[in-house]
Amino acid sequence: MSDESDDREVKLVTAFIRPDKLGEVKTGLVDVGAPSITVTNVSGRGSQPAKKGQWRGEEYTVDLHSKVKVECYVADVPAEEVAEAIVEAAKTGDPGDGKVFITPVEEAYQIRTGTTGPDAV
Ligand SMILES: Nc1ncnc2c1ncn2[C@@H]1O[C@H](COP(=O)(O)OP(=O)(O)OP(=O)(O)O)[C@@H](O)[C@H]1O
Repeated sequence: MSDESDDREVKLVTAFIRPDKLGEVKTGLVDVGAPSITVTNVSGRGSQPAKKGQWRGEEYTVDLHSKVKVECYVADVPAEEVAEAIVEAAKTGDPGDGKVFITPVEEAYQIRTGTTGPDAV
C-alpha cells in the first residue's frame, strides 16, 4: 500500500546566528512556510576571533560569543530550503555570521493528539 506520508522525512534544521539577525530569520522562515521554531540564547565558539579587553588593568579574553540557536523541525518544507532561507536572512558577510546544520530525525510525537511521524511536525 502506498501512502504519500511514507515519503516524507522529518529533519531538524539548527542554526547558530547573530542575535540581531533573529527578526529577519523569523520573517524568512515564515516566508518559506516553516514558521515553527524554538529559540535559545547560547554562547559559542567558531572561527570568529576572540575579543580582548581590559578590566582594572588586567587583560582578559572573551572567546565565547553570544549567539542565538534556532531549531526548526520540518517535514513538508524541504530542509535545504529552510537552511537557505536562514543563510539568506542571517548573512552580513563578516566573521561570526554563524552556521546551519541539517540532521535526520528518527521520530516525532505530537503530545496533544498522539500523532506520530511527519504529521506530528
Ligand atoms: N562546529 C561547530 N560545532 C558547534 N557549534 C558551532 C560550530 N561552528 C560554529 N558553531 C556555533 O556557531 C557560532 C557562530 O560560529 P562562527 O560564525 O564563528 O562560525 P564560522 O563559520 O566558523 O565563522 P565565520 O563566520 O567567521 O566563518 C559559534 O559561536 C558556535 O555557537
